[in-house]
Amino acid sequence: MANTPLLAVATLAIAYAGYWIFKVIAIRRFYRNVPGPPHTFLLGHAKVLGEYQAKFPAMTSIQSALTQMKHDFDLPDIWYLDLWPFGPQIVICSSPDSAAIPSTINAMDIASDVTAFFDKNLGTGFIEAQNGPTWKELLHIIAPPLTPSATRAYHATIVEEAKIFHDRLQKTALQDEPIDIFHETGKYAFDVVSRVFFGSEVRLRSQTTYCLLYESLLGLGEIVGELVLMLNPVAKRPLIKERDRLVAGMEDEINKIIDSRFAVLQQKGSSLTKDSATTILDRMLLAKVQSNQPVDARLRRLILDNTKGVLAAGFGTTADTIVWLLLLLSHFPEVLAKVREEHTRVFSPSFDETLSLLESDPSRLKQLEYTTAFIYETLRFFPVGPPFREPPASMKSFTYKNVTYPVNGHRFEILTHAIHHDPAVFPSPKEFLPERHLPLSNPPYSRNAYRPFERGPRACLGSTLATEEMRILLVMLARTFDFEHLPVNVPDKPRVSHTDMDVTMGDVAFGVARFTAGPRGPVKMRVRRSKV
Ligand code: HEM
Repeated sequence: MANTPLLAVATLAIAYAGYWIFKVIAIRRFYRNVPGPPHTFLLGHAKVLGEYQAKFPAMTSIQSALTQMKHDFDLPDIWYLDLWPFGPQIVICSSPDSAAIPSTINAMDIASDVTAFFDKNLGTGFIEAQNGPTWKELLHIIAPPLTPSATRAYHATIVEEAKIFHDRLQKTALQDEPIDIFHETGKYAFDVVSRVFFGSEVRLRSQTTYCLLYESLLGLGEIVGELVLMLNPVAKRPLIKERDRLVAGMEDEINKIIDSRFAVLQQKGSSLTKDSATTILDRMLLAKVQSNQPVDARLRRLILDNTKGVLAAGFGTTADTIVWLLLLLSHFPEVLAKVREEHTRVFSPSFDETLSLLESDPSRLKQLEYTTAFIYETLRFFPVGPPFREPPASMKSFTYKNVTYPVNGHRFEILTHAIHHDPAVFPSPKEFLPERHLPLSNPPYSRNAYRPFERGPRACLGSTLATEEMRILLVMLARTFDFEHLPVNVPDKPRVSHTDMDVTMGDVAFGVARFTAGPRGPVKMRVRRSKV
């Protein structure tokens, strides 16, 4: 009798161990019959992924390693990645046709891992973390101010901010000292998206808030990237503390903005309508203003999370892409010459005249075929990261090109980076060739091939705004300045076979993990006044 508790504990322990042994065997056996890179019983694909991550500079986003694995192991359109128990089990779609399965053919939900990723930083109320009715509710509020026609109304704002950026660079050019260009592009992209979100009135009255939000989002992006790649829970602790401090500071400031804006809107009362509420913040507050009710806890949480989320989504990705654009202008003089020629032809040789034409006739931006192709090619090389999708619980398998693939609790990942670097999709993918996107109205690749803003119902809401920001900025900067990148760690030969961009621009060629894959900072550049 004295041994009964001991026996019960031992039986439980054996049953528990048996359960785990059975689970490990079942999980690992699954990968015997599906395509994928080399797999081990103990570590699944974590071993090969670790080996591939080691080929790149520290903190490189996982998408580069996965693309290289696809090249080296000649992996097919659809393959599997077993990161259990360290991470999710994934079906990887690495061709244009297979990428359509989770995005446009099935329009799958955002994966729960993505929602979990946003927890405690941007917040799970952020539209990109949501599915179902809350996503739809947010879509109806956030999408209208970002449609192509609504974006036209921001032209003057964007030109104004681009001029401020231009004038800041003028001062830098006089000093001839290298600068961290990311900080400059970051301010521009943040200024634009914060005006779209809050409206110009709020931003102009809250310089301190704006700086705090900007600096906090920058810090948060770095911390989030480190946390994703870090396994040691003890080493994570100080980072988590700093993350929580940054988030609390941001939320305090956003709460102040919500309260003061709500008070202003309440004074307008019933005169505030769907048409007059043009900013995202005003649209989020509209129903409460109209019904004369206070901002309740649920709405406040949604506003907090979507303020952090839209500002981060809107400024980080755009600022990163502008950095890549300037890096490429610095390293590819023949591209720079064509961009400049087009700006002179479509606008004017004179900067002042160009500026006034941008203000009076922004429709000329549509004629910038080569400049737009240059932006597209930059986004082909440097996509922001792989979208994750969750199959519906009812989906047990799917068929692709007459082969049936089991789903078995896996997520879907669209490996945009591999598609964009696939020679079967984009011939000579290592070459930086804006011309490959021409004519823009009918480019020579399938519509599922090029997906920097993703496709389907969960595609980027800010793609038009971002493209306009980049086009306008290029018109304002490309002829005034010469950008000289000062690269770090330039190897003699390429580190990997899918790209040789590192031989040109050094370590920065491999995007680092933050909220999205961006250029490795600091990106040192010397900015001089151009002699053209
Ligand atoms: C070059 C700039 C940009 C790039 C490359 C980019 C790329 C993307 C991609 C690939 C997604 C899909 C993510 C996924 O499915 O997991 C996305 C979603 C999103 N983007 Fe962008 N984006 C850019 C700029 C912007 C801007 C300027 C804004 C807002 C002002 C914005 C707002 C959003 C939002 C709200 C979503 C979530 C949509 C949803 O879940 O329904 N983005 N973006």
